[in-house]
Amino acid sequence: MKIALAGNPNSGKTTLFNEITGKTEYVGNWPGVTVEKKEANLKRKFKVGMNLGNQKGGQSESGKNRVRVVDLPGAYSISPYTSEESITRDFVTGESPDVIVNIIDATSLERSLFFTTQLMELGIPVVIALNKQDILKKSGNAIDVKGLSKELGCEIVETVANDSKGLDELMGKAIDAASKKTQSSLEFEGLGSPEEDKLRQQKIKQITIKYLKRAKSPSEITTSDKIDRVLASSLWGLPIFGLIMWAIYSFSINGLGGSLSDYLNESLFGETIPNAANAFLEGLGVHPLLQSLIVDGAIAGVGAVIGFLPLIMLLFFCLALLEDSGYMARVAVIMDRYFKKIGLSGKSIIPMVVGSGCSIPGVMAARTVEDENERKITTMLTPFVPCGAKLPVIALFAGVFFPGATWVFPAIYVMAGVMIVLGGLLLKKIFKFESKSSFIIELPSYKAPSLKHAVKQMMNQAKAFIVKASTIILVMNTLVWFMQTYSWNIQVVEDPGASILASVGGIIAPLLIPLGFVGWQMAAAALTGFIAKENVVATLAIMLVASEEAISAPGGVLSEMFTPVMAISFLMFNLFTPPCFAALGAIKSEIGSNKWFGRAVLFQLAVGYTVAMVVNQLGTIILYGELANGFVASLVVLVIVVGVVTYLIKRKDKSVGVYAHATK
Ligand SMILES: Nc1nc2c(ncn2[C@@H]2O[C@H](COP(=O)(O)OP(=O)(O)OP(=O)(O)O)[C@@H](O)[C@H]2O)c(=O)[nH]1
Ligand SMILES: [Mg+2]
Repeated sequence: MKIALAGNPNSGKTTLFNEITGKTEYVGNWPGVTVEKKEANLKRKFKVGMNLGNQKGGQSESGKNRVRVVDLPGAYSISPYTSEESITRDFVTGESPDVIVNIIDATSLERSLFFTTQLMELGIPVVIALNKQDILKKSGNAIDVKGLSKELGCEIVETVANDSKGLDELMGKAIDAASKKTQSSLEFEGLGSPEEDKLRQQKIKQITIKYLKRAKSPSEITTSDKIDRVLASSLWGLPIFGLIMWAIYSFSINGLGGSLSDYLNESLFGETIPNAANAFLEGLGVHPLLQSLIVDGAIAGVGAVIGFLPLIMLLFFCLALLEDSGYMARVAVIMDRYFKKIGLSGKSIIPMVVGSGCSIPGVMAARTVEDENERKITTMLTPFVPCGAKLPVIALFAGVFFPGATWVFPAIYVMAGVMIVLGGLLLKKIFKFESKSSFIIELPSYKAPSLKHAVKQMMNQAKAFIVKASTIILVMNTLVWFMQTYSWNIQVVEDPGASILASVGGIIAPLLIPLGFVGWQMAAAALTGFIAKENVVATLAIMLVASEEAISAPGGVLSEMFTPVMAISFLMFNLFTPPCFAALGAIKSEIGSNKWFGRAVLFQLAVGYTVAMVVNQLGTIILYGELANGFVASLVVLVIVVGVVTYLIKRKDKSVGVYAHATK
């Protein structure tokens, strides 16, 4: 049996889905969180209403008794407007679920019923979950559930999804309804006519007036509105957003999170664990090479990454609180005025904030941007936001070169913001995109953020981080250690310069000369970063581990390799060149065509490379009064870049635009 969860965005579908299946899919307090359908089995305890037949003990999860629940992206109407809405339409019309559970936000009944009445016309049994009862009660409004249920001709259950209230009854009724196989629908004149939507709205309005008892008139100003007059105002909106982000980052990165990470990096992973492991392995009498693999490869590499876990956990805890309060949707409104100018939509800020966790969901969240051009630009620019995996890289360099400085992280985010603005303008000019009108986003009312929710999100992130560190990063570390320890004819090398790693790094090293990076080490670190950004830290740690000192120590070994200006330039390179392979995969599947994927990668490569180059060359001249390595080469590259960009902007041919592409 298949149960589909459908309803307007932000009505609580995923919250309900998680409660009834035990999954931990992403929930957020803004419309458009879920952009793909998700499937899972219904928990056993909700199947009491089911005829379990002669099944003994009910162990079998297969066949007739298996109940699959499908969580769908939110939709306002059966005629899709955005790509994730069409996923919902295609599923309910094409894959004929046995029953549709329509989740309605009880505080916006009238708007929700539009989609409800359309769902009922599909002929598939519909059961309504009248969700967010807690908020409805607080508002003093009330809905006559019995009357409404009779009028619509389907069962309605009152629920509070995040408290698991009403869900037993809901699932019981849904399973019952599934066996009926039919659904009556609302009769009104003009169905199928061009006037249909308007007539449907009128009919729904009448129904709402009849069954919704309002405590106060709808025109009254709510507390949320009052708060928005300040938080979402054109004057205060942006500075307040900046202040909030600054507070979150300084608490989680420079404050508590930073101190915990410092402790882990310097004491635990820098001394205690490697020393203990060395003593232990020596005691066992293992081969020194194996000992080196474990201590200098696995522990040094993974430890260097895991050390940043507290910082990342605290950051996600704070961001989850902020999101849950309902503020995110406001940020979209605030940013719209500015983003429109650079070819983006206000909604583009959501992919970017999601992208501060990981670029993959960030890039996927770009689906909610309606306009195709704005969506493409959003997809290309979202990876400029430093993701969780880039944080260890930033934190490492900040700690070594600017110990105690609190400006590094804010500066990096400001820089990312500048890159997004300039990048947007450039893309708009190159592809001759035109500005679009403002967008519409629904603002959920503010609420006190839930600690339970934030802890859950934080633990999910922590789990993902640890899993990544102990799988892909561990494998890469072993590989890097191996490549640095051995030469091509599998001989242990004394001098790392003769290793496999050195010769592989040496192949790309010339490409980095204009940037002023000399030597194979930096090339090797940057290269492993394309697999996963944490690898940059891990690879540096492995390469420099011989020096008996924690890599993250201020003024430590890293400062023999980099000047502070070079360090910033190297950071820029890692932040703004294409993200890791997994994120590139997401961009490829979201951006629509190979041609656009190629453009995205080229664009990011060119941006990251040029910025890193300019920062190092110019910075070295200004701050140290001397020329950096590769100065002449950098001038040549700069001339080429400027030439190509000027050509692309000046060129008359408009056929590269998406419109030509879309009209095929
Ligand atoms: N107060 C209250 N909040 C709820 C309830 N159900 C869900 N929420 C909150 O509503 C917000 C949206 O929840 P989601 O489950 O992400 O909504 P969704 O319908 O999946 O949204 P989209 O994926 O964007 O379509 C979250 O902040 C939830 O915590 C409820 O019954 N009461
Ligand atoms: Mg959802």
